[in-house]
Amino acid sequence: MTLSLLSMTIAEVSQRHPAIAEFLAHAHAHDAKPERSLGAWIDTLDDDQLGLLGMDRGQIAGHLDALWGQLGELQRVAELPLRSLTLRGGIDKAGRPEQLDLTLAPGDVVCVVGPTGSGKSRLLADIECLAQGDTPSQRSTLVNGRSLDPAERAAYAGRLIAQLSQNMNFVVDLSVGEFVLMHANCRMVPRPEQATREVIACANELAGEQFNDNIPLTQLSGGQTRALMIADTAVLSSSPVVLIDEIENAGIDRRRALDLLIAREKITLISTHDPILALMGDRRIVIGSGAVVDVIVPSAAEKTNLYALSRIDDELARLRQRLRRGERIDELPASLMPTFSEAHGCD
Ligand SMILES: Nc1ncnc2c1ncn2[C@@H]1O[C@H](COP(=O)(O)OP(=O)(O)OP(=O)(O)O)[C@@H](O)[C@H]1O
Repeated sequence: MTLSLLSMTIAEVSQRHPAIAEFLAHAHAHDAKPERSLGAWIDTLDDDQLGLLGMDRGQIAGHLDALWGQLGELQRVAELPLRSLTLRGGIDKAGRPEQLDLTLAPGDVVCVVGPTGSGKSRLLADIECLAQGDTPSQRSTLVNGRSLDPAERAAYAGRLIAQLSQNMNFVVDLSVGEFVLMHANCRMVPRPEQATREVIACANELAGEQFNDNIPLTQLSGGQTRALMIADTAVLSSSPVVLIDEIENAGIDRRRALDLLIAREKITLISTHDPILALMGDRRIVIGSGAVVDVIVPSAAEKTNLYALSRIDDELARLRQRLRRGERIDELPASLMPTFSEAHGCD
């Protein structure tokens, strides 16, 4: 066990490390003297207390040391300031070279579009594993302009990158609040209860249907689950890169979801077939036959069209609500009605 950890007080260690705090609470260490050093506390444990913990002094010290080491690793990764993520081309499905050299910075939102089976998920998977020319696409990634050695890659993959996949089903027997609090504790965020409230409030801003922290996770709808995961990623995760595989049809407020991630300075990549979402990105990567074939910056006309499409989308959302309430849709809003010439195929 490191000397510095042994000499820290029980109160100090507990404040800095939720998992150690939980262990010490279980061992009733605070009942003794919170201002006592960890080393002194371990020395004073009698046989009964050691029996209750099921460990000898050396094992307790080793256990606390291992927990403390995890904090160090989380902090090291959190402290790595991600200034850029670069994607370098590999090959397409036919083995032809891919012309790609794209650098992304914090706050960038990039949409990934392309036909079914073209390789959108492959691109996200390459980023998720911080590929170094060793995946089917042979792409490589650079972090802050340089490639990673195997040890760095192992340490950073999964920490730099958070992925929200298409399929998310909960099987745990926990309420929403308990689940998010558990995650907050795992992430060692300073005020886990407050962070939990923030995640649930954010998720409710994104979700079409509201939910509270008492509801069992398994009762969340697909849209509510997506909203919760996006809010959780934005608020709790220190990962600076977020990969999202399809959020359309999930009944969540896509603009707010993106704004939440942008506000946290995340690099966000979203694979999508949804025209509204596709136009919301700063850039749009087009994939064909396994390779990036274009990187498009939305034009001013596209931004205007995005506004028009969003209004149509709002109308459709209202119609959806009316249908849910059991209403009939005998009349459409004027904005959705074809003009006379459109309806009759006139120029
Ligand atoms: N450059 C490549 N070289 C070899 N195989 C590739 C390449 N790109 C993609 N693939 C493979 O092609 C298959 C389809 O790719 P992927 O699942 O990424 O498509 P997609 O665009 O996400 O499809 P969907 O829209 O249906 O989700 C996968 O097996 C993937 O590994």
